[in-house]
Amino acid sequence: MSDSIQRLYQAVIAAKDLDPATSRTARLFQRGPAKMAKKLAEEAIEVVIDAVSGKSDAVIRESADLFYNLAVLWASAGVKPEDVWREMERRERLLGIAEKLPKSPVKVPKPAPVPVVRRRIVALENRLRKR
Ligand SMILES: N=c1c2ncn([C@@H]3O[C@H](COP(=O)(O)OP(=O)(O)OP(=O)(O)O)[C@@H](O)[C@H]3O)c2ncn1[C@@H]1O[C@H](COP(=O)(O)O)[C@@H](O)[C@H]1O
Repeated sequence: MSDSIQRLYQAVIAAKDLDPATSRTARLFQRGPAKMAKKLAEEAIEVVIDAVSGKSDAVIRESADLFYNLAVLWASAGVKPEDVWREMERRERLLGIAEKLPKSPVKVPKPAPVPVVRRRIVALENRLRKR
């Protein structure tokens, strides 16, 4: 998958300076990051709606649009795909380490409650000691 996204990203970089009249990518660069972000958000919502509706084919198509609009926004923000892969690999290593840690914090057994009688004896002993 990363090869496909890498090729898509390179195509976006190659298209960003083309004629906006004929290139969607160039048009998005002309309109700027806010428009790119709006398109990306729209595509994300379209993926969500189609997934909830169980329309797998539509999810596939909209996901391709989502990746395209994400690649455009990356290019605009100066982010390269390898920057994202590096972060994902860092998290994978971290998660790998985390998987070796106990799932829940070590449970320290609560001390048994001091029986009421014992507390009364201690109180009496303290009172006698003060006389
Ligand atoms: N991979 C894509 C790609 N995926 C999706 N899209 C565009 O994104 C649109 C999907 O978003 P929308 O559904 O919102 O589009 P829309 O319904 O036309 O609505 P509007 O955004 O126009 O309002 C598609 O109709 C495509 O026009 C893409 N446009 C271009 N590419 C690639 O980008 C490179 C540069 O192409 P140009 O931008 O055409 O120069 C080429 O390699 C292309 O293959």
